[in-house]
Amino acid sequence: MAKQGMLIVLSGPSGVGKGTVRKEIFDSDDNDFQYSVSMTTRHMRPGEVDGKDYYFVSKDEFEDEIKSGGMLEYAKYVDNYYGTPLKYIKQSLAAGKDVFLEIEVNGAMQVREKMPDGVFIFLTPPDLMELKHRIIGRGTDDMAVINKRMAKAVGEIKMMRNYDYAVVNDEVPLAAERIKAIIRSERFSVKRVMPEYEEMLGDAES
Ligand SMILES: Nc1ncnc2c1ncn2[C@@H]1O[C@H](COP(=O)(O)OP(=O)(O)OP(=O)(O)O)[C@@H](O)[C@H]1O
Ligand SMILES: Nc1nc2c(ncn2[C@@H]2O[C@H](COP(=O)(O)O)[C@@H](O)[C@H]2O)c(=O)[nH]1
Repeated sequence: MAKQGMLIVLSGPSGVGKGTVRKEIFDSDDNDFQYSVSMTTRHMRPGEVDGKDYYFVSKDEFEDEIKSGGMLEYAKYVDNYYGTPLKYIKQSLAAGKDVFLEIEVNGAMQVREKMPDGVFIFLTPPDLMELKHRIIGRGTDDMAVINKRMAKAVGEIKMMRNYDYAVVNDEVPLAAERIKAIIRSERFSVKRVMPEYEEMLGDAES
């Protein structure tokens, strides 16, 4: 039986730098993860590409996917749906590939219920002022949306306790290295290595 891939879930409040740190990880030479492209009903931002940054769909299309059981998880976040298509995850893990999800906290907790063997990493800002500076500095959202995102941030950061690891995104290269170190060590955790040995030793038991 092929070895299952590992599911890596990165969460954190909006604007903390998940996308930036993920890009740093994926741009590095030793990257061998598959990125799970999410589906969303939010409008496309300048520079975003359909099928690369997100699958941009209508509300009806998203709700049809939910009804047909096509989503691993989904959440409503600041007036829009966001979710992880299940098919790609299943195929990649079954092929032994490690899959990287970048999602908000409610969706991450749904994944944790369904796939407890995943690695759950929470990216934190150095402080709340810095978080606000980053969302404003990104220049993608108007003040009303920024305020809604900031209002959710405190509750989201409290959810950190439900994760396996917390990584501070003070500097992008450092945060990326910390996450890569976590993933490297997770590959050697007994709970991942043991099943191979159980399979191998199963027949040899006397
Ligand atoms: N360590 C850092 N120091 C300073 N600025 C940063 C850092 N990490 C990211 N940023 C900046 O913060 C802004 C938000 O980053 P990014 O879009 O990656 O956040 P995000 O967590 O993916 O947000 P969202 O969840 O809303 O998609 C960007 O302008 C990015 O360049
Ligand atoms: N539960 C899910 N959350 C997701 C998914 N894809 C992205 N997100 C999160 O939504 C917010 C807002 O994203 P933005 O692109 O509009 O800034 C952010 O926290 C993302 O991480 C998903 O598939 N499921």
